Amino acid sequence: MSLLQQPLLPFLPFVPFLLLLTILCHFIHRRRGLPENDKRRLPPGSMGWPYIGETLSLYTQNPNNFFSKRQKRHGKIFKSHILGCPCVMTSSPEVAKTVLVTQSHLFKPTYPTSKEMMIGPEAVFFHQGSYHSHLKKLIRSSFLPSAIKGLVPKIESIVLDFLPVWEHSKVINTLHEMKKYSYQVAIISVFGKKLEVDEMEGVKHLYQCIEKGYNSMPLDLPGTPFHKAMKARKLLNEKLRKMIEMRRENGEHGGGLLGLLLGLKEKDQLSDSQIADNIIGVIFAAHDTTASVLTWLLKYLHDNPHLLDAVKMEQEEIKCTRLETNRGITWDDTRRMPLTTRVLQETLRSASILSFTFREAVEDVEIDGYLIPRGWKVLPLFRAIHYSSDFFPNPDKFDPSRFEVAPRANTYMPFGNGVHSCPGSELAKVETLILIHHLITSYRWDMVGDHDGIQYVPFPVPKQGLPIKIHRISEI
Ligand code: HEM
Repeated sequence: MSLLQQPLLPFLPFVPFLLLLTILCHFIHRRRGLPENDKRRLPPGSMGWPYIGETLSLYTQNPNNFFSKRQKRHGKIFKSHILGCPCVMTSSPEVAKTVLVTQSHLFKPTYPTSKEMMIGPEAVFFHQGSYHSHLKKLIRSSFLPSAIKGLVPKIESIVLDFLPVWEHSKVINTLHEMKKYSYQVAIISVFGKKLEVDEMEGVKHLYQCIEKGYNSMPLDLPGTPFHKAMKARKLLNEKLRKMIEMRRENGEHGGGLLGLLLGLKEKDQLSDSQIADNIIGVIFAAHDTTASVLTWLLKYLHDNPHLLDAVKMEQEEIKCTRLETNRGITWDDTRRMPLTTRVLQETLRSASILSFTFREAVEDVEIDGYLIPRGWKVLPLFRAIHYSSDFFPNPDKFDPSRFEVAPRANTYMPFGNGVHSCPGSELAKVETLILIHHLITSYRWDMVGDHDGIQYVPFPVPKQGLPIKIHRISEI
């Protein structure tokens, strides 16, 4: 889930605003710096320009270049100054593990208040301690393989509805279409069923408004994307409250995550606002991430025809068995796709759609002989670790065979690590495999226009959302 990502070029028009923001943040956070007479050792690195730090440098170039330059100069742990906050970045798997897993109680998740307001302050992402672990247990249990197995036929039927629409469109924007797909899957996993068409469209529209505002400047003035997003958030909250009320009145908790949260025993119960914030948050976390990964997957398969052929062969075997027994795809089928699964693993590494995450030291912490002062941000750099040739030889090559052997512990973190790691990883995998099964066995796709280049929206995705044309191929 990305609540804080790094859009690059789209930031340029906002540079003056960014400067103002960093100056403001500087004053807010000034108290949190290291006192001048404190001689403990901070990690090496540059704090950049006064006030601005290295913000512009990070936000106006490929993050890989920013990280690798500093890693070469300073090693795997270095300090910097981003968006008005002093921070420590690390591409060391061991340090990342300390921050995210073994000493996670010393590093709290940290997000701008505007983003918390938009998702809902009581959502799981923003908390730690007992409230977080209670919620996380519930969300996790709703997305365990045993809970999502039953969703397979519903996910398949969503795929089978989309494919003919794509086939009959002149060109599709892959990212947009994958967002529609992953949104529908998120809805059924959260509500246990499809919503009525009107409701589905209404909720989708509100999400689109939130999404636009989420990555815009937090200017709450009439007409700004941020203002519209906050309005949409309010409406979405009202809609959800009504759904909760109806389910309670009917005495039926219903299925999905919502059903689970409504059916809790008294001692575990959550308030309606806690439920609403978490339902909104999970749908938000579930769909953009998965859609970006699916978009990359289609691109990587297209760019590597030998892999496309091999994956197709694997999937055709499963299709033959399905047709012989006249059935749809099953959970067990998705467990019999070793090559497709490795292609997905490599896609998650290569795309590294969450380049890093943010934590904040709740007290002075010493790691690897360096001091991380209280209030400083700490950024485990997932992307830099995924692109380290120490752990992934020839990292720029798309090579699924590297996953024939399990990666070294704590070096592969597309779904994060530790207490805040992603509870939706199995759902994301299964919805990807089901879509690929039907797409690759019945269709082929061609790129339309220039498809090289990366855009940050805010996740890295192929330029212009990867426009493609889909054609049906003859049945096997
Ligand atoms: C390929 C798709 C996905 C990717 C790459 C992804 C990645 C991540 C990552 C890296 C984190 C950890 C963030 C951090 O440590 O700060 C995370 C957290 C989270 N993800 Fe996902 N995610 C994906 C799909 C999903 C789906 C389908 C769901 C739906 C259940 C979901 C729900 C969440 C939630 C609720 C959290 C917050 C957990 C917490 O704070 O304890 N994600 N995700």
